[in-house]
Amino acid sequence: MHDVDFTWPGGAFGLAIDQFHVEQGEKLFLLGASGSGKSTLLSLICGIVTPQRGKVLIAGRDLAAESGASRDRLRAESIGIIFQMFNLLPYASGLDNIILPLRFAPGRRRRCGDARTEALRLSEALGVPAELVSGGPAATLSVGQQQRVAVARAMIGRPPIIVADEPTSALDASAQEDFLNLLFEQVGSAGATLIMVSHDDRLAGRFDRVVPLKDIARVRRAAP
Ligand SMILES: Nc1ncnc2c1ncn2[C@@H]1O[C@H](COP(=O)(O)OP(=O)(O)OP(=O)(O)O)[C@@H](O)[C@H]1O
Repeated sequence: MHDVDFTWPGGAFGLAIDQFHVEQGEKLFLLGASGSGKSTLLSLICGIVTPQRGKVLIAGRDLAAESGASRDRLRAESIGIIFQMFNLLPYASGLDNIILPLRFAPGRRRRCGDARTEALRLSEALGVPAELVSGGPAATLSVGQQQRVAVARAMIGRPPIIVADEPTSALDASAQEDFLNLLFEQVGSAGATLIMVSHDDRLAGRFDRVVPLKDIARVRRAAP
């Protein structure tokens, strides 16, 4: 990110980032209190929103300079996103949720060979058995299982970047540890870059770099 300035419509909250760089393969932990702008920063990194000023480069391509459709394709190919609330399709099976990103990312689809076999391999590796993931609707899975399905969906077809927004907030401490072990195993074996945001600095230990959001971004809030 270079000289980025972004304000949400309405002008109540904005972020300014002079320089921010993540190395390929790096595991980065972004730390910030609730409401400090972590999800906003991730939306900028993923091209879900574009800044009013400055550049956001993913592997050398400026997201803001692309058309909306090509930004969507670039995101689908390059970034697996684990959302704070998982954002699974509740009526689709876990398996169909895992396969879904491949529909928008032909490169990821090619890399994974048979999509269903790869989805089952990933979900087994993440501790969700085949009969559960291919059974009923995703909404009937436990929260921990939904979280693992969300990781498998982000990882399928080995996108080079994984972005995770508070992915452990719904878990207790020991389940958080298990979840991070699985996430790191998968990210490590795919050689992916991991950018995870959280307010919880207890999770930061295993990351290559820990960056408090306030060190890279200036926050602007409109006066009430
Ligand atoms: N879609 C939106 N439209 C307008 N303003 C928004 C939008 N999303 C977030 N904001 C504003 O951005 C501010 C920062 O929110 P953000 O979700 O980025 O923080 P956060 O650090 O991720 O918070 P949390 O840890 O609680 O999820 C909020 O106070 C809100 O005012």
